[in-house]
Amino acid sequence: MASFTAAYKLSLVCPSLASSSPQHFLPSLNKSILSISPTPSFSSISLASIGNPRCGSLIASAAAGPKRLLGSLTSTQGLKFAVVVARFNEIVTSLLLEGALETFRRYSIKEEDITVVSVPGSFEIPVVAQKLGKTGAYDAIICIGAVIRGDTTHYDAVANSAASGVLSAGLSSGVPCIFGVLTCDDMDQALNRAGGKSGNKGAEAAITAIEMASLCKSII
Ligand SMILES: Nc1c(NC[C@H](O)[C@H](O)[C@H](O)CO)[nH]c(=O)[nH]c1=O
Ligand SMILES: CC(=O)[C@@H](O)COP(=O)(O)O
Repeated sequence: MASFTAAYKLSLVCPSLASSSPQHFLPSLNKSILSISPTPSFSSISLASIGNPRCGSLIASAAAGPKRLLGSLTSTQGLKFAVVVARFNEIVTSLLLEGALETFRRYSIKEEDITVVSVPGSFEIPVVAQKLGKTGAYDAIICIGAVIRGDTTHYDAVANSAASGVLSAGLSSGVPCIFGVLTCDDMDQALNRAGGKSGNKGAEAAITAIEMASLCKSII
């Protein structure tokens, strides 16, 4: 309800902004976004609108409480992304990659602003993600892999290393590194999450990457 009220106020004062960013200003009304990505529960004026001279007065009147920051999913122009994708279990990771690229297309990210880097397995993702992050050329990096349990404890080593490594790549580079590595008990679970009945985690990772890229670009 709070989000609806704020969105309504925004639509009154700055209709163009309200209608151009429905997933931010009317989050509870946009089922497609809600279904694939956790949407922040607070209603907020996005960073894009804070920087928008057309809506300067609105910010003062609509933002009664603390200033809230939220990355934009619509002001994507100029954002640059890298995708590091593991070839191990490629039947799965290629579907995750396709989900991510398709999502970038839907959110108007240009092909020339996307770099895809292939690595042997999920264990190799973090070092490459960190290197890419440190170049300063990317606003976010998506890490895609599929770790599927075998007979030994190898699974735990690879899965845990990938998770902590991706986290550490983001922290050390200062560039959001998004964890799009599946950790599954079997191939069925993995395929269900790579475009099957549980969605496509690559697509979700792309949406997270866009939001984080937008948010972090604006925090200086
Ligand atoms: N078993 C899986 C691996 N294993 C390979 C490692 O990631 C790594 O390439 C190797 O240990 C050499 O350093 N990788 C996955 O992505 N998924 C697996 O299920
Ligand atoms: C998750 C893995 O690395 C997997 O391929 C290893 O299988 P296993 O534990 O049977 O050697």
